[in-house]
Amino acid sequence: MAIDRNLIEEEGCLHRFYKIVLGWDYIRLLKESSKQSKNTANETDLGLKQVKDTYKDVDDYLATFEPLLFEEVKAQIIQGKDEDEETEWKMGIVVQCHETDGFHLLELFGEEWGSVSQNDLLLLSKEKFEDDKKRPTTYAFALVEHRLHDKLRLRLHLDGEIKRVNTNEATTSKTLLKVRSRITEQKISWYIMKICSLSTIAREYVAMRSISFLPYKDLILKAADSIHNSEDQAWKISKPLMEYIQTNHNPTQLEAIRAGLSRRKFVLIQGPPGTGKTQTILGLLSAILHATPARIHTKGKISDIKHGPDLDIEQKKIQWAKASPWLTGINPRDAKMPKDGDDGFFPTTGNELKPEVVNSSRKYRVRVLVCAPSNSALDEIVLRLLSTGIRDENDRSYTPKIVRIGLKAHHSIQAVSMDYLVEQKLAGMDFQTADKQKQGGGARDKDTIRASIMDESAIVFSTLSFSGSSLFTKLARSFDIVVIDEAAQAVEPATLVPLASGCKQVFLVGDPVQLPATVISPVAEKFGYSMSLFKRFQKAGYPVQMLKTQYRMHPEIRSFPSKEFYDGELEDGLDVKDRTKRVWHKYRCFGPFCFFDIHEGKETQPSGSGSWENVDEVDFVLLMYQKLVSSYPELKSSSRLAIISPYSYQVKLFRAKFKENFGVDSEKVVDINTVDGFQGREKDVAIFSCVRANKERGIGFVADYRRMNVGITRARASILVVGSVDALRKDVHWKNLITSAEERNCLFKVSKPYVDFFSDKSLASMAVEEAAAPDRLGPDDMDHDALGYDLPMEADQPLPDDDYGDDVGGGDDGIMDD
Ligand SMILES: Nc1ncnc2c1ncn2[C@@H]1O[C@H](COP(=O)(O)OP(=O)(O)OP(=O)(O)O)[C@@H](O)[C@H]1O
Repeated sequence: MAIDRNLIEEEGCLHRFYKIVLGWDYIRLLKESSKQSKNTANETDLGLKQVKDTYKDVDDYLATFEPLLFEEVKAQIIQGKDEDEETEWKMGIVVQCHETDGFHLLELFGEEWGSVSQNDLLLLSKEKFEDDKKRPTTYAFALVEHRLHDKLRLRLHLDGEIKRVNTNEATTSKTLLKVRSRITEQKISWYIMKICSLSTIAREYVAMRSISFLPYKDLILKAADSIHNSEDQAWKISKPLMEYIQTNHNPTQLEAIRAGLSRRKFVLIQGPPGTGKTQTILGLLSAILHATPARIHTKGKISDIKHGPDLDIEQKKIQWAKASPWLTGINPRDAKMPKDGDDGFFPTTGNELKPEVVNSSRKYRVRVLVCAPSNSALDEIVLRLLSTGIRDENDRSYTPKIVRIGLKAHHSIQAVSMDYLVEQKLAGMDFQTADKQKQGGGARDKDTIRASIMDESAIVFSTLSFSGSSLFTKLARSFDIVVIDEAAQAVEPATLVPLASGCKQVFLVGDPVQLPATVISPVAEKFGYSMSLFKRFQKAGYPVQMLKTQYRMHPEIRSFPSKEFYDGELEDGLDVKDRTKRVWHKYRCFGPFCFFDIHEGKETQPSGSGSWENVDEVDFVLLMYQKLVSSYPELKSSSRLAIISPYSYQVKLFRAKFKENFGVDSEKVVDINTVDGFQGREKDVAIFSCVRANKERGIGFVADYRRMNVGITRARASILVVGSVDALRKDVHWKNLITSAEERNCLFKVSKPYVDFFSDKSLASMAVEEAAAPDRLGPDDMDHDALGYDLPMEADQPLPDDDYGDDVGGGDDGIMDD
């Protein structure tokens, strides 16, 4: 049952959100954040509670999540200040102000607003905040409700400050009172400064508050499903489709798809690295889009479904034309329309797949929303769907009608992005406009067009955050099924955003043993706010379908993470070992799995940063890189070789030293990035620099086993870990990794000068007796004199797995370390 989304209620909870945030004192927040690490008494004051596995009722749930979410808002405000090194003040003049529902609504006139946009949080002040001047006294937060060329509509809350959200007590604030006394005066000028955007977190707040209206509220609170579906509620798929799914999915993938067809309300699928999560999602989409109830109930009896007659192609065309009149005549893709009709949006180039041919018996067509926490994760699935398609009930491959909503769509999937489709529809309309004008019809606005594109799409793709935008709330009918990829990388309120409009079934796909969502507030983090809904359910004992066959890593790479993190349950796909065997494996020091103990290495912390560097590791790694690429030039490619480190400062140092040593930018020839920026990606060879090297202090967030898991599972053929045994073995997981390397004779203690380690003599001593079958170079083909680097060489083309700008969740900077 789709719930009736109560807009008034939504507005009501947004008002509460803004009353709290807009009443805060900016200077107080800054002061508190600087002493927060010592101030545990404050945490009790704020009524913060640890995130639990299950909740007694909605009040219990909200009392836990609401204060933590507000802590995260505070952290975003503080971070906004840190990021904006050059604070840009703009000036505006009040042209109108009135009070309603406890808010002041203000219209500010100005010449230029810079990057200010809707839902931004601004600081409005009588004086500019300047370090050397005396402390400002008349300022308040303001929310941008609307931005026009020369005007801003702002919302302020000047009634008092709610410091403790669990008590709702507002205290009088002199600063707010001062603003209040001046704000209604017209023609008075104010300074404004952008702090941060509140779009995403406000949507998460609304979603969190909406839990009491969700049909599966109890399931979410208790992390348990009290209703067990019977056979009669299960859905079935046609024989040809079932045969396709059975032959193209391994047993654990198949089990996950079957769990989906059982109509269990929440289905959790855990996908360890390289186990075919995306493939399973596509299999699931084929199944759920073409499933029908195994039985239907009529007047108390259960009977089989009756199918209508199949339509011939002409009748189908008539139906398509009725459903999508804009597709006729003027659509540029018409020239490409296959003979048997076009039922969907599909890329105009590079797509040999046919669109869907809808069978008249398909009465149970469901609408699916697929979400991911970041644009890049979302585009991965869209791209896969566009390139491989899904299957219909007759096992025909086709591209369903889809739309990708939101910002920053990767260029390769532009053809299904909302903006492009709107343009297409508008172009189509121009042709019909004359007709319409004659009949007195007017042009439809873009929102209506967007809504109709969404209504017509079988699958809508959106980031979690965007699924809370007004585009979704205006939809005529909600989605039947919501699939969330990378669900373990989202905080719980973010996961609730696409569920807030109600749906019948939810799939959470992810891996809680890989990195979680980035939570900025150290306090919220401490209280467990980064725990995903997926992880909470798993901890509470909710059934999880785990994919167990991996197709990425050489078995020597797979063995340790499998034992350490997945109870030894990971298996290798049929030919993985052969596919990941490489010619450089003939030297023990080039993999598949190695640990290099840089025992003389020193860690340093650049002043003013929370990040760490280790120049000795950089020197060793660059020598190793040089040896590898001069011997195996095919590795001189950012698509094949990666240098990974947990610390952003180490990443910067690698890039700088690379340029210094080789005279070229690293970008095109090697992918250097943080572990966090690498989640979900893979390379032939990954060199992992751990950085920490001390006997006394800890190893900071290198000790996070999820970061370790991601770091050591990015490579297909060789993972070369570089670190300090003495420092790392204080942590139990690292100790186990070092022991595992020792037992497998692939732990190397490396002393200075590092160049000796790669001398001919030394390499010869590391030659493996039974060499891997060379696929390119013979045993003596290695260019022993080629240590001189011969860049620049042909730069590789940008690759599909290049980072393309969406940094959500990626890129740790080590600031929260320790
Ligand atoms: N059942 C299968 N049989 C053979 N190959 C498979 C199967 N399932 C997945 N693969 C292959 O395994 C590789 C990884 O699959 P996919 O990209 O779907 O995994 P993923 O889990 O999404 O990856 P990641 O860990 O990067 O998120 C792909 O090359 C895919 O073709």
